[in-house]
Amino acid sequence: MSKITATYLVHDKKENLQKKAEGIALGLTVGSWTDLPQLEQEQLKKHKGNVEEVIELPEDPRADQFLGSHRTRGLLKISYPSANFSNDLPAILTTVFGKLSLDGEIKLVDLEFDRDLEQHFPGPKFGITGIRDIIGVHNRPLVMSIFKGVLGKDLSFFKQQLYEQALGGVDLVKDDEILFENPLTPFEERVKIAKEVLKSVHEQTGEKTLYAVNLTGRTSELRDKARRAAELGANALLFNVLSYGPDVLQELAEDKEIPLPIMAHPALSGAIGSSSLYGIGYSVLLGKLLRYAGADLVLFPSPYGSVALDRNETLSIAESLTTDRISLNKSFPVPSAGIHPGLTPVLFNDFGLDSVINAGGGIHGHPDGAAGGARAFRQAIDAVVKGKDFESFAEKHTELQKALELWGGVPVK
Ligand SMILES: CCCC(=O)/C(O)=C/OP(=O)(O)O
Ligand SMILES: [Mg+2]
Repeated sequence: MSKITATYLVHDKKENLQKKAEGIALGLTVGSWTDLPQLEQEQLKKHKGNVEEVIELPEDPRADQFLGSHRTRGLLKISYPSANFSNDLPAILTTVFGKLSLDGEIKLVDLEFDRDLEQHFPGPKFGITGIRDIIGVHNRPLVMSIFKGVLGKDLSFFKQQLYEQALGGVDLVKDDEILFENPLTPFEERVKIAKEVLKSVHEQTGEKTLYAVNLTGRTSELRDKARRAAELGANALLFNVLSYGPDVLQELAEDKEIPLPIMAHPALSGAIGSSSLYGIGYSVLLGKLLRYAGADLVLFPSPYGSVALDRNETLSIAESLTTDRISLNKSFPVPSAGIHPGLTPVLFNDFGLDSVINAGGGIHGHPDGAAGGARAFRQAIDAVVKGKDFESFAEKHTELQKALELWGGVPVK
């Protein structure tokens, strides 16, 4: 029988863990069980939630201090029959963590779809392989840059900044997530200019660049706007998925008239995933949910930047995006926020070849401008992929050397 299995992290009294798990399994499904007549039990068996496992974890003194009493930490693994919900993410999330999310210290830290359920989700249309095929780069991490300072500026500023980023050799350029429809740089105009600029750069450098235009506006407008962007020659979309919801992402990813890679931005995720006691774990929120919904690339704060996440959390996000245990295309992990070329060795060490190194300030803040910043990242990636000594390599590569002089380097421990 098809099912979904949720894992919850709870902080409760030791003697309550098993009882809590049974209360959830019944409370979120058939309500009560042992006092039901035999016939009714038979009828309801296919709807009953099951406690799969209860694991006691080492204590967390910080949680005890915060909660003002000693609590036992535990993982409760509970499965829910697919007969209880329709095969869509809103139904699944409401089933496994709807009312329960309001019930005290409980955090949803994993979701396991079985194969039957998994087939109802598109997953990434392109994924890592498809994006590499589009760009024509297969043997190194990709580099992405981010427009900065576009708000209040016109299309000539946009055009020049795009040209410099692409000319320097980034593989992708994304809008900043805070750039919405506006009279100075309208969505359709950005798409049209980008097509022209990136064609010109390709003619000069032979390299292909994707530009992820920010798909914004009311939910009811998104589908037509994305289709229009594709008609105008867009080659990627940026999407603030958590401001809309994963099901909206899935609608876009499944749409045959939107043949574009979709890049999911983590805006708003901190409001849902940052507590160790409540909410949804990042490996679900920025990992499995977005992969199932069809994100081709997923941005998340790296462990080293300006809004850093715990390193293990970021590794669990990347694992959810790329694990073979999920039979869908893999989503590109995109560690981000406060990234500069000197972080390339640790990012490569953490996230490997199939990752996208993403920077805004770390590109535009380079002494030689955006093109210099892009070149510095390409040189940094060249060094780590070839296993060269990073500092010595930089001595022979001007743009990387200047980046290290400005921002320093972070050695792999
Ligand atoms: C985690 C998302 C990163 C992002 O949106 C952004 O704009 C980063 O900019 P920088 O920190 O690289 O300047
Ligand atoms: Mg941003």
